[in-house]
Amino acid sequence: MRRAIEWDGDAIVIVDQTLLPGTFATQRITNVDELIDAIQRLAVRGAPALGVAGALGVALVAGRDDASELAERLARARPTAVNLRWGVEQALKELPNGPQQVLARAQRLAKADEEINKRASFRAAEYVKAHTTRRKLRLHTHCNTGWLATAGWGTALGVVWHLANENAIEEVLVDETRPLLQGARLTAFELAEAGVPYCILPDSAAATALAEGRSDAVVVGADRIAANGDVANKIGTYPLALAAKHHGVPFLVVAPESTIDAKTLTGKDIAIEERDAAELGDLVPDGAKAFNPAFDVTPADLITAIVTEDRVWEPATRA
Ligand SMILES: CSC[C@H]1O[C@H](OP(=O)(O)O)[C@H](O)[C@@H]1O
Repeated sequence: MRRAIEWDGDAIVIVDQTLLPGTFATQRITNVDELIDAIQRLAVRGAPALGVAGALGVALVAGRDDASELAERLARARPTAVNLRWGVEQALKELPNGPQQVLARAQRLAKADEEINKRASFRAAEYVKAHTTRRKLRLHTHCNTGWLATAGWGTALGVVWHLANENAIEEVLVDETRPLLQGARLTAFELAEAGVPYCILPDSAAATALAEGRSDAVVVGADRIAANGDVANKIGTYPLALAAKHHGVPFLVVAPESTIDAKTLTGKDIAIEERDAAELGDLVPDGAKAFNPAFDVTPADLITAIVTEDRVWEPATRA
C-alpha cells in the first residue's frame, strides 16, 4: 500500500504514521471513534489527507440515523486544517442520495487530490526554476508534505519529485520539525525511499542554513490559508519565513485551492491547535507548564508565492 489513506471494501485503511520510519504498518478503521483517535494521534495527518479522512469518515456512517452528529464530531477532531471539515461537508452533500453515493463522492475527492497535488507542485516547480539561478537546487522543507500527508504525490514535497525527475535537485534540507518530527521521521523516509539526497537539520539551524546560502528556495505546505494570504502551517514555519525574507530566499506555499478559506479573513481568525506538554519529550518534568501550538501563522507579506493547482498568488505584491 503506497497511500496514506484509502477505502478498502468496508473500512478506511491508513498507514499508521506514528510508527514510521521504523515500522511500516497499516490500520483498518471501521468507525468514527477509531478515525477521530487516529487523526488526533496523527496516525493519519496532513491537511489534504485529513480532507480525505473527513469524506471517507462520513462514508463509514452514511447509513446511520446519527450520521450528521457523528460527522460533526469528526469535523472537530483537529481545528486548524480547513480540509478536514471541508472533506466532511463535501461528503455530507451526498447523504440524501444514500451511502453508495457518499462513498463514491469521497473516492472521487481522494482520486482528485493526487491530480491536484501534481498540478500544484508542477506549477510551483516551474516557479522555483524561474526564481532561482542554480541548475541543481537545494530546496528547504518543513514538516511533511509528501504522499504521507495527502491522498497521493504530495504538495510542497511534490515540487521535489518534479525537479528530481529533471535531475534538478542537489539536496533537500529537511527541518526535523519538532516536537513530532514529521520532517526527520516522515520526509526523510519518503526522500530516502525515492533516492533523493537530503540533509536533516534541527529547526533551530534553519535560519543559519539560510544565512549561509545553503537553501535556494523554501517550499512548505499549508493547513489553512486566510483570505488575505496569511498561512497557518506547522509550528516553525513562521520563523523560517522570517529568515527566508531576511536573506532574500524565495518562500513558497504549495496547497490545493480547497485549503484557501475565504471565510477566514486573516491569520488572526485561524484557530490554532494546542497540544500536550507530553509531546515535548520524556525529559520534560511531570506537570511542567508548556506552550505547544501545533501550528503558527505566517503573514502574507513574508510569502513569495502561494501556488495551487489553478494559480500563482503573490500575496506580498498583489491580492
Ligand atoms: C500537505 S500539507 C501538510 C501539512 O499538515 C501538517 O500538519 P500535521 O502534520 O500536524 O498534520 C503540516 O502543517 C504540513 O505542512
